[in-house]
Amino acid sequence: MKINGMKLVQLAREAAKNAYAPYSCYRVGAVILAPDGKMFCGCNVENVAFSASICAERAAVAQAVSAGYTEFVAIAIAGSGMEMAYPCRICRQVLAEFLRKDTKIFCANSVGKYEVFTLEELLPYRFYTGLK
Ligand SMILES: O=c1ccn([C@H]2C[C@H](O)[C@@H](CO)O2)c(=O)[nH]1
Ligand SMILES: [Zn+2]
Repeated sequence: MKINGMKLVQLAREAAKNAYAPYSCYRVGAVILAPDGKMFCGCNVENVAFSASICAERAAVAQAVSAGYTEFVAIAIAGSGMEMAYPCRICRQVLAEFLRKDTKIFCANSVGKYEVFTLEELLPYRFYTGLK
């Protein structure tokens, strides 16, 4: 399947508009792509108890799994700053549960610039993985 990184990043930037981020003021959007082309989006949802906050990536995964999807070929993450949005350690572990070895991870900034990684590059010493 041909993966359009620019389009995924654009959709992640759109998803970031719905972020609830009054504490960090850092808005993040994520879009995850299933093998059949279906996409699910998420945004960060913060809480005054900061550790109860949910990242955009995990929100997108929860949307997808809730709809019956557990395998993905790409994910795009876009943050509201000029630096790329790299998934936090908890999100890397959650992604390890569902991503394939060759799943592309697009880390983007607010103007659509992005870098592409695999999960093995972001989580080299994973302690548990569902990687196929
Ligand atoms: O890849 C990332 C990085 C950060 N955040 C969120 C978590 C928190 O709400 C805010 C600041 O870290 O950004 C994400 O959603 N995804
Ligand atoms: Zn995270």
